Amino acid sequence: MITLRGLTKHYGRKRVVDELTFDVAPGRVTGFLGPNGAGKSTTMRMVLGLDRPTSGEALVDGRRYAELRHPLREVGAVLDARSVHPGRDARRHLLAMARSNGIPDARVDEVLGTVGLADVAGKRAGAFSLGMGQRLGIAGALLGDPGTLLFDEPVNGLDPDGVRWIRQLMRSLATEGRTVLVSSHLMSEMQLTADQLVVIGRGRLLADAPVTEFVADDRAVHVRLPDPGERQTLAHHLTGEGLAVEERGGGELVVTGGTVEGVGDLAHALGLRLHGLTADAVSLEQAYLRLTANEVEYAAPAAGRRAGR
Ligand SMILES: Nc1ncnc2c1ncn2[C@@H]1O[C@H](COP(=O)(O)OP(=O)(O)OP(=O)(O)O)[C@@H](O)[C@H]1O
Repeated sequence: MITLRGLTKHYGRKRVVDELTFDVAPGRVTGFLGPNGAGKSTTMRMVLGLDRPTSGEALVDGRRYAELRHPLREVGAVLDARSVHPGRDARRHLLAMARSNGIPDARVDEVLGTVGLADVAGKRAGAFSLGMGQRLGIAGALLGDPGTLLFDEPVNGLDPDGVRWIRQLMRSLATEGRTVLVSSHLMSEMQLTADQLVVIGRGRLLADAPVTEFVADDRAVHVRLPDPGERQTLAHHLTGEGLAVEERGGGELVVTGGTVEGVGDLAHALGLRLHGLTADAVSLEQAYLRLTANEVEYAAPAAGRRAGR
């Protein structure tokens, strides 16, 4: 379990992480999403004790990273797959990590097998492809059999096989009951991997919800009523319930903030005649773009987004 409470980081006068409070629960994959520069890596670095919070705290199983007795056995992370010494072979790299953390040597061959590098364990890491380097980074993260794992943009630059392998690995780590936090700036990727989504923009929390709810909340409902008077009645009641209603041509109302079931039940209760009731197929990508539209640090001018806030 990862717990963030009011986590804040300033670099000079810039507030890069801003009062983040959320939990990352075990047994599921939590996607950590945000545009480039949103503060995802900085947040992960603070969880791992690599950066010191300006205020607030980041805890793993209730303790700060610095207080963990055997950090590698409690938290594993892949922040930058290229951080391996290029002259060392994969096995020696992992053996050095294991020995300095009181992990038995035998575990090295186990994790090399898990990540599919057993056959190239004697090769210099510097000669590894990006995908092999990523696997080696993951082997290091798994070495101490930790209950909590953090991956920063793990599929960047990988081929489709590598991407699929990483997805399956994350899912199986979560199924084993571990806490898995994975960052990405791509919703399309998280859609296929994550159960829960935490979205940040400019260091602030924008959403923390199960993937399913994330879409449901953002879907517009289209309802068509042939009778103008009945249309007004329904619009009046929906607005009264706090939903946004927009009138379109063809006798259609577009309702946001509600569900097909809710709008249908209300119309039924009011005895109104409907000619159509559908929900928009808003993709998670659209929901995400809408949520972060004002939070992009380096937006293209053509996108028409606000430059500052
Ligand atoms: N050591 C540092 N000194 C000053 N500014 C920094 C430092 N590290 C990060 N930043 C700034 O903090 C902001 C957040 O960076 P961070 O790398 O955490 O974002 P991110 O969400 O991980 O982005 P990306 O998806 O591009 O990796 C950026 O504006 C970045 O330039």
